[in-house]
Amino acid sequence: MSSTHSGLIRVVKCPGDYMSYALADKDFKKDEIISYLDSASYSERAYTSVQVDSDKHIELNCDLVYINHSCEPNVAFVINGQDKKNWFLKALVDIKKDTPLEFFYPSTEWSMDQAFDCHCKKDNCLGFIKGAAFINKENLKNYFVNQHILSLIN
Ligand SMILES: C[S@@+](CC[C@H](N)C(=O)[O-])C[C@H]1O[C@@H](n2cnc3c(N)ncnc32)[C@H](O)[C@@H]1O
Repeated sequence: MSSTHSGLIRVVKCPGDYMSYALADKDFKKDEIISYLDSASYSERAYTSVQVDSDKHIELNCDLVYINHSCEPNVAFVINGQDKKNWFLKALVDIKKDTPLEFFYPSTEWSMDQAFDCHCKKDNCLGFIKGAAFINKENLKNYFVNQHILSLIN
């Protein structure tokens, strides 16, 4: 597949299962919208999908799918309601070109299709990542989390 976000995001393809990742292809400022999720389409839950409501999932159908999880994320998928015009990826901090882009998967995912042992190596790494349903509520308070996940918690 040719690049879908040229000048914004670059994908680094690596050998081995699930080892590829996405980098910033330019500097981004905190709170900057990096991309709207224009190419998204509703789908089944999968390791590639993003949850947009208590029981709805989308495929991104673009290079944004290569954004890995981190327990100290620098970007977030923001899902405001069910109109995809209000779905976007934004920078949570200032990001320098060539920095890996990483979001906190439980910020969109309640119970993931494919859990994994996190390799983010951050001091606050939560270890096994399976979705927000499996994280202590107190831990979740430290993160940006979308409304559909907050509703499922309460
Ligand atoms: C949507 S894919 C992200 C792109 C993926 N790295 C690839 O090469 O296709 C999600 C999968 O990537 C892997 N992954 C993402 N973030 C990870 C992390 N912090 N630690 C370990 N594996 C991770 C997991 O296998 C996860 O199910």
